[in-house]
Amino acid sequence: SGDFDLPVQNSVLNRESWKTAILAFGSNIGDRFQNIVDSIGLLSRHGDVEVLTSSSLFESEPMYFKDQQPFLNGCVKIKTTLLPDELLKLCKKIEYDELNRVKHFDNGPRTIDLDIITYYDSDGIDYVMNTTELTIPHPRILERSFVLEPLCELIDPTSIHPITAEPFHNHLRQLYEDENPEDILWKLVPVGNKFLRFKNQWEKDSLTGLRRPVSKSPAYLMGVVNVTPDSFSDGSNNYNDKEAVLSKIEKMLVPALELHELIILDIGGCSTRPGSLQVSEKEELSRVLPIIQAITSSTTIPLDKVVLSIDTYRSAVAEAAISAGVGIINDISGGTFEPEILGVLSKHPNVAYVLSHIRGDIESMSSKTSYLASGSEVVEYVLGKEGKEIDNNFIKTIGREICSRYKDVLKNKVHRWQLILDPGIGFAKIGSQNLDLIRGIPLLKNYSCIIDNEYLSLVNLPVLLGPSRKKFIGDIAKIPRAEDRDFATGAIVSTCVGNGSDIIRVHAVSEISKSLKLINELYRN
Ligand SMILES: Nc1nc2ncc(COP(=O)(O)O)nc2c(=O)[nH]1
Ligand SMILES: Nc1nc2ncc(COP(=O)(O)O)nc2c(=O)[nH]1
Repeated sequence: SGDFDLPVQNSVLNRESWKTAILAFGSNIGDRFQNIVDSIGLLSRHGDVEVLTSSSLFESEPMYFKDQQPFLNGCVKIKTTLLPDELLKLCKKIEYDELNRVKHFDNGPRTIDLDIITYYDSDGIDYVMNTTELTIPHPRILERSFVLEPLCELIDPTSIHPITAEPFHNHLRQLYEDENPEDILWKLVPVGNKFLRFKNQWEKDSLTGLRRPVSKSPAYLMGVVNVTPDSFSDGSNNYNDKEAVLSKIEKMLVPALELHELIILDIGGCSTRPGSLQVSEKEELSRVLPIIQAITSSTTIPLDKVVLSIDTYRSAVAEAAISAGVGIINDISGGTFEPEILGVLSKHPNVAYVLSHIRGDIESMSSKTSYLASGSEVVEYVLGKEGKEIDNNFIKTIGREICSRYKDVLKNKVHRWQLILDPGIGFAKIGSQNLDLIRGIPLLKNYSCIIDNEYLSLVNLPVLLGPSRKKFIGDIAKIPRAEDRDFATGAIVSTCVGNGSDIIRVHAVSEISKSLKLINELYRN
């Protein structure tokens, strides 16, 4: 049990009211991801529990007993009528009866571990207890980055530990100040039967000495495979000739895979450049499905090093693409053109979703580019501090608008661990606003806010940027033809990655794979 007595006066918990709790999960045996999905599923199917939101997934080396497999950890926030000891019983039932955990010794391997981290009464006040069976808050939170990091994705920076009276966000920062390599976490995003892996590390800024998390894992390349006659840059006329597209893909992949472990291919059957004609769903399906099937049945493409993405905002296309083996749904509409697409993602917790910022639709987005309103009614944070001091209204407005989409995504039971963030270069941004966007990535990556009493954090969400061959490049560098903008795109990619972008979407994959290799060496190790 913990090493503290009870300084706070608990309120009396009544059985009927809905309380809140945050549970930590961990698994390092078998299909760790599936064990976690199953345990959250069992919680959400229990009549006295409602799962509110889950955190990102973090992989880390075993902390106490070293000789075992790495763990996959995270946290989940629930509402429950259960009292603490009943909730503990439910966790044990899920661990031992449902998911066949066998405990050989303390800190040993387990299919699933569900710990109660914090518990709040129906007024949101901390409930504290310390008995031989149960200690709340969990006594070992403050030494565990694999608990504190996911926990701080779910609670706002003012939430304090009821015993230390210090904000959990400060405890996390202090833990990283020890610069203990054991505390380093890899963040995993499931993409079908694979995972993308991202690593942040808290670093001192060389000038200010201030510490902040920076992306330290190599950025991924996402190659554009536009199967459309009118895509503004590479609308090849034989777009629906499978053999031609496959050979183009192989030519694209071979040099890139000599430099990068894994390449994402983003298949698009309906161009989304400003003002483009939106083809019918039937036409879009007839373009993309044959290509996806040709790739997944190819014997020459190294499929173990390829992740397929579908560039669509249509739910039926997303569903069909997932069935055909796609691991990422790349929806430029942020789930606004066809909100049903979010339901498709909630049915497939192992498929990633690119949550993009846009305003209006393909026709109207270029006229919705005023970002002056200050969201004074929203409490905003940057790196755990009140965002008022940060005067970058443009990025904070984009952050707020993405967070309100994120709120909708959570309401549709999509997991946070599925999300990749894309602030939408060229979507409701014109001219130099796209430069402001690229400059503002460090701020966006550390942005969080409270909307309608819900804390929504963009921290730890990987950022995808799509600058390739876009109009702002052509206008500034006077390159009228899109297909002539690859060299200039390579330069912009460097700044994107330097500012924290984790995935870069480009057309000229084999050329830019070379510059990205250099850029990753420069910024990411
Ligand atoms: N990386 C990592 N290491 C670990 N070591 C021990 C325990 C044992 O935890 P317990 O005290 O809650 O049983 N859990 C983990 C874990 O979840 N992740
Ligand atoms: N996630 C994401 N997807 C995208 N899809 C298409 C385009 C338009 O470019 P294209 O017509 O050359 O593909 N840009 C993006 C983008 O910036 N981000």
